[in-house]
Amino acid sequence: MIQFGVIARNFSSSSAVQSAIKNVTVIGGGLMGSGIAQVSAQAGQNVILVDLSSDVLAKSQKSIGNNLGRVAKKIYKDNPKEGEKFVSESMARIKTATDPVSASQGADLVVEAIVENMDIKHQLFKKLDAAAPNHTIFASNTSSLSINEIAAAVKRKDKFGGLHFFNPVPVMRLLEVVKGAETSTATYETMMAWGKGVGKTCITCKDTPGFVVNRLLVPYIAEAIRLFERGDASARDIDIAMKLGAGYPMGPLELADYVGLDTNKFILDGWHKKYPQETLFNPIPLLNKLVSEGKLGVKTGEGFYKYEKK
Ligand SMILES: CC(=O)CC(=O)SCCNC(=O)CCNC(=O)[C@H](O)C(C)(C)COP(=O)(O)OP(=O)(O)OC[C@H]1O[C@@H](n2cnc3c(N)ncnc32)[C@H](O)[C@@H]1OP(=O)(O)O
Ligand SMILES: NC(=O)C1=CN([C@@H]2O[C@H](COP(=O)(O)OP(=O)(O)OC[C@H]3O[C@@H](n4cnc5c(N)ncnc54)[C@H](O)[C@@H]3O)[C@@H](O)[C@H]2O)C=CC1
Repeated sequence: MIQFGVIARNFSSSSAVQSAIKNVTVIGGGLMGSGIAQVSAQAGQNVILVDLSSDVLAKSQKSIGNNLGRVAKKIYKDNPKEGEKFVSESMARIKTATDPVSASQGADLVVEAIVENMDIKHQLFKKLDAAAPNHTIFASNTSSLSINEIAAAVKRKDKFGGLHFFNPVPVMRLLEVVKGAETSTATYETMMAWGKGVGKTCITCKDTPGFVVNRLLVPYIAEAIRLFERGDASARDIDIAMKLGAGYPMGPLELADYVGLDTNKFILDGWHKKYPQETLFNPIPLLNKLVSEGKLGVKTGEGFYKYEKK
């Protein structure tokens, strides 16, 4: 059962550390960035959502509005007027922008959720480091890259850490707070308090590949793809098995399609390059074939399964 009580309780939360962050800039308005902007605004934060593309921003605003509506239906089910107010007030807290630098000038916290590419993340953080106020904390939502390596682009290494959310952000209750080698205790504590303030249960992890969840989930998905590739069971049966036999909400192949097969491939390839001795990270011919055919899962209408195009 999905729990929205945490969100509701946190509207009134205002610990001393929580109040250190009022203005959040979220960079990347895709799947994850729009969810991060939503949960921040729901919790009363002023948000600027940034993307290079204004089309993406328009799409994000639309999906945030819809998803806020789903949340409102639950927490204000007996009071639709309050629900409407909640949606419109949360939406009003989200501004959009296409220039990350100017959008970060008033930020207490910047959460980066752009493409999973080290060079592009470095270019972004270098620019932000020069422009953002000294007190601004930087965080990356990376799925698989090293927080220490991303932080190499900035001078404020003590104010840099990982805030790893899960898809779909408004629903998944976990936030992994990653302490890099040079993340200060004050930054770490502020990130933990902020995560709690936006309704998440926070766990702490060192800067290791995939942190906790992806280090376990990505090899599990990879093994499921290999099982299917060998013809040991059908996709449907593998998914039914893990849902009914292990109690997972989605089977591994459904989940691979949901996360995106390109993202799964990108993570495996990056880790394989870095840790060639770890056979769990070996490339998977079937995954590579589907990605090369543009079958990336839900977002393109086909992966292991076919979907209605959005
Ligand atoms: C790659 C990485 O770095 C890390 C990752 O993110 S790994 C991926 C992690 N995510 C997962 O493992 C997801 C596993 N799947 C699930 O938990 C569930 O299948 C799911 C929550 C995605 C969907 O649940 P479902 O029961 O199949 O579908 P659905 O009925 O549409 O949604 C369940 C509830 O969530 C709500 N919901 C779904 N998506 C939502 C969204 N984006 N915003 C707000 N509410 C949403 C729905 O309104 C629904 O509420 P009710 O139960 O009250 O009706
Ligand atoms: N997809 C998933 O399930 C999860 C992804 N992540 C991580 O979150 C990050 C984002 O992933 P998604 O939201 O899935 O990607 P996405 O492709 O949906 O969104 C990324 C957005 O960033 C924008 N962008 C690219 N470069 C930019 C720049 N320099 N400045 C501003 N915007 C820029 C793109 O236009 C795009 O809209 C990645 O690091 C990914 O590894 C983390 C958890 C789960």
